[in-house]
Amino acid sequence: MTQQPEVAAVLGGGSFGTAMATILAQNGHTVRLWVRDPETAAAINNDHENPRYLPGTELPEGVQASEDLIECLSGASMVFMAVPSKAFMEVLTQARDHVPEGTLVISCTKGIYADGFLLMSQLLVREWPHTRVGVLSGPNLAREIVERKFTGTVIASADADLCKRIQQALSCDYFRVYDSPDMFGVELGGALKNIYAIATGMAAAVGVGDNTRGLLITRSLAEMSRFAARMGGSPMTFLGLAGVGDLIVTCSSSLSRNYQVGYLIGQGHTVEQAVAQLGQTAEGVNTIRLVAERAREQDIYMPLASGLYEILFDGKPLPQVIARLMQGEHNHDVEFTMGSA
Ligand SMILES: NC(=O)C1=CN([C@@H]2O[C@H](COP(=O)(O)OP(=O)(O)OC[C@H]3O[C@@H](n4cnc5c(N)ncnc54)[C@H](O)[C@@H]3O)[C@@H](O)[C@H]2O)C=CC1
Ligand SMILES: O=C(CO)COP(=O)(O)O
Repeated sequence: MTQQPEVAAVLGGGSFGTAMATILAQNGHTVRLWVRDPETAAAINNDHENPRYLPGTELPEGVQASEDLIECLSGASMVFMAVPSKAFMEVLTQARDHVPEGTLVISCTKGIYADGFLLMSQLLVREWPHTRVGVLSGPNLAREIVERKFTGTVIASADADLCKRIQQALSCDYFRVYDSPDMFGVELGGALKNIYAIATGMAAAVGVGDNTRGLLITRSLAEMSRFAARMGGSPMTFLGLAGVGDLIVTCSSSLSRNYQVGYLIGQGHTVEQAVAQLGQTAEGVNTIRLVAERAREQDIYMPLASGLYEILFDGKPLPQVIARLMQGEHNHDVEFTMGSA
């Protein structure tokens, strides 16, 4: 797609921020990638590599990195937020005075902010009400994007012009961008699927069969949809790329960091050991805690999230939780067709 070149700031020089910066630069836009340390900035600018997060991948020369947040934001018409959810609020506070009115701000972060149980777009709307907010989510493993594997994503916002500009800015021969007006549903799907990627990683580590994987992924979708409906969202959005699409890829790929954390826990590591060994972001650990607590408070039936909470945070043995899940009360397959949701 051709269009006017944009000036884009990408905040967060981990794997996903680097992948977004790569597409934007390849598409001819001016890109400034904000990283935290000068060594990473130098490696990206001089060696065209992000050695910690995407080693071995050559980045386009157009990806210019800096540890200076204000310099990165200067003149930017669009800002992509790609820091982990635990850092999101801090970065919003740091950057607040340097993002002019009307800037497009797109959250790529798939997590939940604990204080108030807010999605990142809800934080953005609250903290930066002068900006135009959207969410990018879908089955988007960063490593595969930089390897130019065919990928689809969703830009979600009620602001149709924003969606169009982001489609134009990011689309290319290997990256296809669909739009959705349901920002809440798209973002919730991206956050929730991380829970179930931990579950399937764990299941893989203990050697379950393919039938079991099919069971687990499908019941994960049922549980996510039930939660979304109770949060006031539309479970229909979960039929799209940011729901089923991302659930399938994250629950089946050993490239997923959430899957990897689950795998390590399934092998007998504690959650702390698994996170330390990973050394990258696995949002699902925190999301399990927040979602299981919310489900308990609001009496939402979420046996998988609750079982994971017990394994990760209460030290319950995995076989005990699996046995309870298999012996639970008999239930409907697709509950939305039963009028019970
Ligand atoms: N990696 C992937 O394939 C995808 C990741 N995402 C989402 O993108 C978000 C970021 O994930 P990744 O890039 O994968 O993480 P990562 O672990 O690869 O990198 C995290 C980056 O954030 C930076 N960071 C951490 N704390 C910070 C702070 N307080 N201030 C400034 N920068 C800080 C780190 O220095 C690092 O550059 C997550 O919410 C993740 O769910 C979304 C789609 C795909
Ligand atoms: O969100 C992702 C793919 O769409 C990346 O998943 P992980 O954070 O588990 O690596």
